[in-house]
Amino acid sequence: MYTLLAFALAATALWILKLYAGWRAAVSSIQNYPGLRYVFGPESFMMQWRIPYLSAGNFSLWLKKHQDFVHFDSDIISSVRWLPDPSSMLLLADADAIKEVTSARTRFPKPLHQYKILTFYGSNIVVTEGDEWKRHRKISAPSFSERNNRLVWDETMLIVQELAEELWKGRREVAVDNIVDLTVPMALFVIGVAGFGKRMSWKEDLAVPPGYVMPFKDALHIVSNDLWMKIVLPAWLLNLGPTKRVRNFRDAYTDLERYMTVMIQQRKTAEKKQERYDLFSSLLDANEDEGDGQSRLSDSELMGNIFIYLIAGHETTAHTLAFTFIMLALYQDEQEILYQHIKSVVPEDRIPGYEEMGKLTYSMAVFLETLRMFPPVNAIPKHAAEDSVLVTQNMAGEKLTVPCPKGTALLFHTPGLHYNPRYWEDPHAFKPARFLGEWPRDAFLPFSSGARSCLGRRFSETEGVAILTYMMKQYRVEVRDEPQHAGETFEQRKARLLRCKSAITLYPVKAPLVFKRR
Ligand code: HEM
Repeated sequence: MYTLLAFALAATALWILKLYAGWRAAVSSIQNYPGLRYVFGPESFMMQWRIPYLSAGNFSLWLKKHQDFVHFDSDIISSVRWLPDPSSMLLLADADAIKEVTSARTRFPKPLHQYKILTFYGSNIVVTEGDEWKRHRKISAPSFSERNNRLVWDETMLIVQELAEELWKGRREVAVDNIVDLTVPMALFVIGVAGFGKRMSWKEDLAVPPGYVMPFKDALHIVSNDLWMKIVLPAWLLNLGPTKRVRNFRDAYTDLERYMTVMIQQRKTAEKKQERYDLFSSLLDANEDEGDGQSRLSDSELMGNIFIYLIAGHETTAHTLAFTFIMLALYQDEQEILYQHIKSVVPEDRIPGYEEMGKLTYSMAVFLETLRMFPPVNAIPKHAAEDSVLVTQNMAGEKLTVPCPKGTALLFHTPGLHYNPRYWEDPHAFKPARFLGEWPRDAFLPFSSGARSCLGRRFSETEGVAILTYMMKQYRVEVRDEPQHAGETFEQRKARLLRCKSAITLYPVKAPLVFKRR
């Protein structure tokens, strides 16, 4: 018994010694550059909150914004963790350093092991690097064309028009318990039609094709909502389906695969190709046009890519729109400026066309300012493939050099950059007008930057401007009055509406708003 105990103690001591040695090596690899020292680093999704010595807190990236950088007096700080293995990382809130990293893709590639969970129906552009990524990008990129942007605009307008004229018809006021309940279906319908080529409606869709369990709309909605199950639950448990929700997800996942397979087959065997500009159709066309059969994407890669557009583009846009409506409801003066601007561009009672998007500068400015203040993706990882040195500044503007040896993990700290007063005057204030003139483009990172930046940026900006323009022309948005919150100050109300959580992307927890017909 004693021997066993002694053995266990010795093994534990050895493990701690090994961890300690690893930790020392990690600290000295970055020459003890100032920063966070916790058992779990800020990249650990399982540890959301900052707990002294134990956890740097993944959510603290959002909560602290630029504060940690001020605390350690540098726009690049380090983080050294103990678990799951001792290693060092650099957190970047410096626009020039980030630009240097994003413009040297081979020196600072993506840490692919962190992305494997995003391979669902097949390999795709997000989870690949090097030549593999180039193959995916070459075939994917042409889908994000001007014709697709026009489709996004036209279809988005139809979606909001149907909402106003059919679902909300005749109502002077419409209250929503939580704004995401409105923006999530909006964005889903847009990606449904402009991404997958399937038009959806606010009305109930009861048509289930033979051989399927549910309509396409429901399959898309359930899969995008409950995708975490695919990551967290083992395959056997998913197949077993112990609860109704798990069974629904399992069926939705299988149905979506079947819908996509049939769409690919129909497109491949169609005698006459229809001119269509949704992402899926264009992806299939680009793939067929790829002369060299070897670089073509397989059917599963095609599905992997179209599905990743849904993952990358649905919640990000939906949550940004939710924050936009909240900010406009809180800041009525900004809403009035936006309304007057929209009226000056489109004075008549008509829906503006895509070619007018360029004139709707204030709608775009509101969308961009929301993305600055509430970047859906708080952390963008890279790693150093060779020894480097990064340059940054302290709060007084003095130059600092940061060692970045091969193997160091890097994290673009989006809130740190977006709230850095070096680039953004009065960064905590909601000031869309800052996006009207010259603005510091390198310090704006919601879509990442460089070769691996977001392919769907224009898609989501088009959707955002269209929705804001239509909705704000028709409605005034306000915070819903609730007796239990009577008497709260503006700051209390703002804090309540902007309470956020982060599950891959940042989202507001509960924001009840009301839309009042103008
Ligand atoms: C507000 C909306 C959006 C935000 C904030 C956003 C953000 C981002 C970010 C930060 C990345 C880089 C990810 C990384 O390096 O790990 C990215 C990549 C990507 N996004 Fe978006 N995105 C948005 C909308 C969309 C939409 C609507 C689509 C497609 C319909 C889309 C498709 C993609 C794709 C395909 C990539 C991978 C590009 C590559 O690796 O070459 N995104 N996005």
